[in-house]
Amino acid sequence: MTSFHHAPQSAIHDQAALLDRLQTPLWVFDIEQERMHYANAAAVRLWGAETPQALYARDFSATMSEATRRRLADYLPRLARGEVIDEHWSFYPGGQAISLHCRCSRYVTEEGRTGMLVEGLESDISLDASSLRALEAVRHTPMMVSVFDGQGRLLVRNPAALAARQGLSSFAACFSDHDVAGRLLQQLEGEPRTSLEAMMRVDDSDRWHHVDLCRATDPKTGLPMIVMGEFDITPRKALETAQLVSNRQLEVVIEGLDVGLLLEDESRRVIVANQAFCDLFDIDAPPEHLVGMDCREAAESTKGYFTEPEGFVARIEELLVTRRKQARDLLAMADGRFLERTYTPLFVADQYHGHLWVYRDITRQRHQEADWARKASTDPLTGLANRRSFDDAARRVARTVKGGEIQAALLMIDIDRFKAINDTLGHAEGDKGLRLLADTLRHHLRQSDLPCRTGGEEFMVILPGMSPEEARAVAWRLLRQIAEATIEAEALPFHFTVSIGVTCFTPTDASIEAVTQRADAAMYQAKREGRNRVAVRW
Ligand SMILES: Nc1nc2c(ncn2[C@@H]2O[C@H](COP(=O)(O)OP(=O)(O)OP(=O)(O)O)[C@@H](O)[C@H]2O)c(=O)[nH]1
Repeated sequence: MTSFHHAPQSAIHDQAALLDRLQTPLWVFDIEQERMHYANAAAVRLWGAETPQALYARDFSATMSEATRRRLADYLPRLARGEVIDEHWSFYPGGQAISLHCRCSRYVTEEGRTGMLVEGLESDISLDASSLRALEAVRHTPMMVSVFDGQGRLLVRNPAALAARQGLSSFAACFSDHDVAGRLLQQLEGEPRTSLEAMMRVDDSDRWHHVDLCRATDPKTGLPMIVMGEFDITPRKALETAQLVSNRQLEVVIEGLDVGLLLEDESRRVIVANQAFCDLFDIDAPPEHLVGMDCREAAESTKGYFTEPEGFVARIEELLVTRRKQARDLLAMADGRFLERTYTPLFVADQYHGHLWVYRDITRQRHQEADWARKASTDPLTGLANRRSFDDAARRVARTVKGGEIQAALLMIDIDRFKAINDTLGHAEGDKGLRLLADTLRHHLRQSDLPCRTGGEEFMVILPGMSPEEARAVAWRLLRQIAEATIEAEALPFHFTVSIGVTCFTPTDASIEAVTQRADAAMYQAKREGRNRVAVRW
């Protein structure tokens, strides 16, 4: 909707007839209202209006660019100080380009608002239309454009440069580091142009700018001048710095890890390796020397480190073909170490970008686990298998006997009157007896037999592949060896005897309890029959 506007009335309008006779365009622009306050006939023609009233009614605020608005806002305080501002403005009345040297001075309207009285003087530089447009473009571009003479003194700058550098008028003053400016001035004596990224002074602060500099010739004086174009790259620089920081943080993390890392790209070239990786594979070079290396060749040359070299290479190929989410493998090394290797493919926006190998030396962990497993299945006093191992082994043997594959026998051994030994010689001497019995079993049985300490002074022996008759003979032999052994006690050496129950696993046994109960019954029979003897049940 067009707003109704009254044609302004003031003293200057009283002189209209006289002012209309001037060939020089003259107008008053109300900066605060963004309205034309007065225009003589020459100015009305210049502004391309039919009548003064049409010009006064024109809504300048709708068409005014932000750059012009900023420029006018900058004029206000200067005009208020009484400054006379000389500027070149371009006009296009009837499509014809005209450049005018505009002399602007303060004019206070009857309403008390600050306006500017503009006298449009004939420009001493005659420019063609394209030069005028170039000037306009330079005026409106957000890029900061400044022109200096050969000594670095400011000749002219566009509004963007003007807005950013009030008061700073030399080439050196534009740079945060004046030495840089000095070097550039020298450089431009030998080179016609140069570009750089530099810290520049803007609005009393430092900003990163991309700066293009070129040497030119002043068309007025013929002397050398320097044209400088700048634009702000501070946000990009901040991003680059953040990127550098996060890269460094990542490097610190990678180096600090005690697991070996190897990052490969999709063509199997090393992108990143760390010191821990080099240490694991005795690589006598810093990890950065590995970058760019072909991992296919490296795998071939290091496969000898593993107990299954071909399996090592084949597994890598398999993982790289399937590119599964993540895969973990245990690698046995020829030198006895165990490595856990984790493979992680790297996908970004569904695109495969290589993969990461993480190698962890788990040798100590494996030995510890093996130690715990051994302790969990061993009797600490005698070192023989304990009840738990006996149960597992007995179940295995019972299954094979049930399947008709083998026969197997079982001995239950119990020390005779052990309570009396403990009571008279002490518990520690009793322990010696238990250990002696264990040693006797260990040394006089076959490798395939399993002697176990299943209770206080109760022992079991599983004899795989043995018939009841053979087992009875073994039992008598053991019984005699135990009876003949002497225990070196502190007070005086002593002997003890055992009672042994013999039975065999049968395919009809419902459980291992059935066979152990038979052995138990046989052993009690031996006790009842006078101890120090063997009894058989099946
Ligand atoms: N020194 C020692 N004694 C143990 C251990 N475990 C069990 N005993 C003892 O073994 C003895 C078993 O005694 P009993 O079950 O009465 O039988 P025994 O005296 O051997 O008599 P018979 O079996 O009838 O010949 C008890 O005195 C227990 O304290 C052990 O680890 N060390």
